[in-house]
Formats: sequence, structure tokens, C-alpha cells
Amino acid sequence: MREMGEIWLALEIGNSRLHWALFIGETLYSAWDTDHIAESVIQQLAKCQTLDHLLLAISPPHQKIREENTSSSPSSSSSPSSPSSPSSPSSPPPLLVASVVPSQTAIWQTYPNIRVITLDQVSLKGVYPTLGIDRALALWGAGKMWGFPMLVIDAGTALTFTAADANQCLVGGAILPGLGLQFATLGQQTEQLPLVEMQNFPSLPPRFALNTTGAIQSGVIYTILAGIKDFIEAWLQLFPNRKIAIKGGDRTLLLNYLQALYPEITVRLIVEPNLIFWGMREIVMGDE
Ligand SMILES: Nc1ncnc2c1ncn2[C@@H]1O[C@H](COP(=O)(O)OP(=O)(O)O)[C@@H](O)[C@H]1O
Ligand SMILES: CC(C)(COP(=O)(O)O)[C@@H](O)C(=O)NCCC(=O)O
Ligand SMILES: [K+]
Repeated sequence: MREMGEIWLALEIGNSRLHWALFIGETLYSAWDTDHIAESVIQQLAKCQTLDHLLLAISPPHQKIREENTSSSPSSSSSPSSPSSPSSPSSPPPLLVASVVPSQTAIWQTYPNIRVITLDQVSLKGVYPTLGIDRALALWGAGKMWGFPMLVIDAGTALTFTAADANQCLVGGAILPGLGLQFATLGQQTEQLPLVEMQNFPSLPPRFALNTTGAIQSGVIYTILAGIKDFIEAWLQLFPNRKIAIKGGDRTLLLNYLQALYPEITVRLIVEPNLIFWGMREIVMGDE
């Protein structure tokens, strides 16, 4: 960033939704999620005169899904998301984008001050060309924050495991359908299976079910949990002083289940939804 206290926006474009962060220099001021945004809305952003207008356009209050204010000094301004900084920009703030959805990246190109992060800008060693930028950045952010070796579990649209060794070199990882995708696929690709809604089961379902919905819940949840446990155990055997972080929209649900089934491995998990933003900040600050 050009100035220490400059306001900038970070955007992670995931396959289900958008993940946003507002930074003032190195400080993450707030973070929130929204649905994907229509091209017509994005085209209007260049005309926004104030930061408040811009934030309102990208995340109208009814659309905001998660919001977390991390600033120690809450703002007294009218909008809860915008910092009370006196230097509200007259043009839209710089926008840093990390996207695993190229069609969405394309429609953001009209934003006046955009920088799209590519894999070559992440200093992680040993990456392969098609590695998702979200996986690279989350791993980089986690490793820079808590140290390497690091394993990142991303419970997003896809569930991914991505690991690096003490030399900050990619060890590798794995990709499987995320929780929501598993339920959706069963509901959509079969004649007789219903679409199971996840919010309906906050606690662990019975293992052996006597109805169809229960059987789907049991099958998906217990095998995902067993899979996560197995990857964690394999990782723990690989290196000394290794760490594990978890992010993604299903992290809280999965953590609650993991806590109930495998409390001894769950205590080892660093839970951090903002890993990608820590990775982006490393890149921005590295430019100075
Ligand atoms: N309000 C929500 N909208 C969409 N997905 C949600 C929401 N809350 C939790 N989720 C869960 O988040 C998962 C997607 O994770 P997320 O990290 O947002 O994905 P991505 O980064 O791939 O867009 C879905 O499987 C879904 O179950
Ligand atoms: C695996 C992913 C689809 C995960 O995306 P997400 O679930 O976070 O939307 C994404 O990281 C991706 O498209 N990766 C490219 C393939 C790879 O990482 O090997
Ligand atoms: K993601």
C-alpha cells in the first residue's frame, strides 16, 4: 500500500459467495460475507462518492451474512461498517481480489482500482500451476500468523486440505465435496432422495438412521468427520511442531460435531475465518 493508514478492501470470490474485509493499513477493521454481486451493481461502484455509499452498494444490510468488527475502537459514524477515519476517499478504495471463480473475476474488471492476486505473487514454494489461489493464500496467511508446518482445512463449497512444511513449501492436499454440496448432489442427482437442509440439525444425528433424511445426515456427516480426523492424524504424524487451522462457511458446524466426537483433536485446531485476508495482507505489506 502506498500509505500506512490507507483504506483498502479485500475480496475473496468463492464458489458460493463473496468474502469481504475492510483494512486500514495493516489493521483488519471488519469482515463480512455477501452473495455474488450483479454486474450492473459492480459497474455503478466507480461512481460512489463516499466509502459508506460503496459499502452499502456492495453489501446492502439485508444481504450481509456475517459481520465481524475487529477494530478495538468502534466507530461513531452512521454506518457500523465504515471506519471513523477522517480520510474517507473521494474515489473508491483499492480492491484486492483473490478469486477461484474466473467468470466472477471478469465482471469485477470495471472497478477502477482493482488488483487481482495470482499464484505467482504468493511466496509459497512448490506450488502446482492449477492450485486454487484461495488455498495458497489461506495457507500462506495461516503460516505467517502461526508458523509452519501448517495444515489448512477449508470447509467451503469444496472441503479442502492444504499443507506446507517448515520450509514454507507446499506438501500438498486434498479436495472433496463440501457439506452443502454433498447434500445438494444427493438431492439433485437421485430420484428418491430429498434435499436435506443443514440448519435443521445442530447436534450430531443418530449414527444408524431409520428414515431417509436421517440416513443422509448420518452418511454425509460421519464420513466427513471421519475423513477430517484421518487427515489430521496423518498430518500430525508427518512433522513435529505442526499446526492446523480451519476456515470456511461450515467450520462452526463441523467444529461442534468434531468437539463432540473427537475432543482431543479438536483442541488442536486454530479457528480463523479470515485466513485469506491475512495472506492478502502479507502480499500488500510485502510491496512497501
Ligand atoms: N448464509 C450462508 N449462505 C451460504 N452458505 C452458508 C451460509 N452459512 C453457512 N454456509 C455454508 O457455507 C458453505 C460454503 O462456505 P463458504 O466458505 O462460504 O464457501 P466459498 O468460499 O466456497 O464461497 C456451504 O456449504 C454452506 O453450508
Ligand atoms: C478447490 C476449490 C474449488 C475450492 O473453492 P471453494 O470451495 O473455496 O469455493 C478451489 O480452490 C479451486 O478451484 N482450486 C483449483 C484446484 C486445486 O486447488 O488444485
Ligand atoms: K474458500
